[in-house]
Amino acid sequence: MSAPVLYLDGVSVVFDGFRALDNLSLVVEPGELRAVIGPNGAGKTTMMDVITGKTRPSAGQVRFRDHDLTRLDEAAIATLGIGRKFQKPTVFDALTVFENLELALKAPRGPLACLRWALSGEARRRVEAVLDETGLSARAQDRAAILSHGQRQWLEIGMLLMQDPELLLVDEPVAGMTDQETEHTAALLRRIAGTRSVVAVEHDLEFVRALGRRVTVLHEGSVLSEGSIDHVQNDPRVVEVYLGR
Ligand SMILES: Nc1ncnc2c1ncn2[C@@H]1O[C@H](COP(=O)(O)OP(=O)(O)OP(=O)(O)O)[C@@H](O)[C@H]1O
Repeated sequence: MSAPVLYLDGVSVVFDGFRALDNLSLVVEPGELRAVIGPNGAGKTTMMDVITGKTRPSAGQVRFRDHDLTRLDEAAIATLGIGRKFQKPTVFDALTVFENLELALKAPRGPLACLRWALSGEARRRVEAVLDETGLSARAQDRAAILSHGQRQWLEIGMLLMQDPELLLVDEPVAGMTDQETEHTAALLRRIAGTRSVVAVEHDLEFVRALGRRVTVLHEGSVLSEGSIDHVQNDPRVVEVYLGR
C-alpha cells in the first residue's frame, strides 16, 4: 500500500486548559475523499487549523507525505500542496469566472519562464480544464458577481484546483445550497478526489451520504467512530452524542 498523504497521530490542542483536540488520529490515503462530521465544538475546525499550520498542537504527529507539519508555518504548508476552502467565498466579483481562475494560477518562477509558459497556451488550457471539472464552462465570461451561491462556491474550489493541490480541505461546502447544488458539489468532490485527496467537514448528512465514502465522526476532540455512512449512523455512540439530538 502507498504511504498516506496525511497522517495525524495522538494530536492534542489545549486552549487555556481546555482540550479542543484530545489524542486525535486520522490517516488519509492518496486519492481518498473523507468526510468529517461531529457536533458543534467537536474539534473539526481545530483539526483543519492544525493541518494548515494555523494552530500548533501541544502533542502529537502531523505529517503530510514526508513533511512534519508541526515544524512549518502556514505559508510553507500552503506551498507544499495543501489547499483550504473556507465557508465564505473570496472570489473577485468584478472579474469574470475565467479571470478569477487565471489569477489563481500558480505560474512557474522567474519572469522569462513565466512569459514562455503564458505564451505557450498552457495557462489557458489549465483554466479550461478547471472550468470543465467544476462545471462552470458556460459561465466563463460572466462576472463572478452574477453567479448563484453554489456557482461561487464551485468557482472558489476551482481557484484552489488551479494551484494543483495534493490535498484539499473543504469547510462546510454545501451550507446554504439548494438540493441540486448540493448534489453537484458531491459529484464535484468525487471527481476531484482520485487525482488528489479531499477532506470535507460538513453537517449535512444527505451530502455526506451522496459522497459515498469513509466518514470520521469527531467528538470532544477525538475520533468517536469511523466507517461508511451506514456504519456511523447506526453506531449507538454516534446516535447518542450527535444524531439523536
Ligand atoms: N482559539 C480558541 N481559544 C479557546 N477555545 C477555542 C479556540 N478555538 C476553538 N476553541 C474551542 O475548542 C472547541 C472545538 O472548537 P472547533 O471550532 O474546532 O469545533 P467544531 O467541531 O469545528 O465546531 P462547529 O461545528 O461549531 O464549527 C470548542 O469548544 C471551541 O470553543
